[in-house]
Amino acid sequence: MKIAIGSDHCGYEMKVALRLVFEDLGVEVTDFGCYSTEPVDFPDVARKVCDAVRRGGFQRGIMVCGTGVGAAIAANKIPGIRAAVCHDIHSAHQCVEHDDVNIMCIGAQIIGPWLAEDLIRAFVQAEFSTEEHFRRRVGKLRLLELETAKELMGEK
Ligand SMILES: O=C(CO)[C@H](O)[C@H](O)[C@H](O)COP(=O)(O)O
Repeated sequence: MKIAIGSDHCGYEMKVALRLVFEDLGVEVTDFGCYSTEPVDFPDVARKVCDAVRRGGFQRGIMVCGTGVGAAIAANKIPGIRAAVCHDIHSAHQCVEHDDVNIMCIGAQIIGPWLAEDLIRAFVQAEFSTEEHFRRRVGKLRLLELETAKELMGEK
């Protein structure tokens, strides 16, 4: 599995500390920034991480900002992206199993590195369920994107 990761300045140190988890999991990781604690704007990094996932080169992405909230808001603006803030283990795997979440967002100011490591293990190892009702609901999420875009473009 290939994972795209990113952070803003608030998440930079946690992101760097988490590199060993990815090695341990045997997943390939590409870091789309930022690369220091110099302040940046999380939507800029979220866009790079989400584009990498949306274009198909990466199966999932992980964003670390202060709370995870801004990164999740930014990510969910991008078609094809289903992002969630996860600060508990159950959500970290269920969001993939039920909702096919492809971007997990975590808050370095909210949780510690040990929980972050466990969240990443749960997220990376989870798989989208083959059960029909979960597939149907994710299909409806895609329709929400498409139909809203059409309405905004003046089509019906
Ligand atoms: O948590 C965040 C957004 O939800 C981000 O990490 C922001 O950077 C956070 O708002 C802190 O911003 P600041 O630039 O450190 O003041």
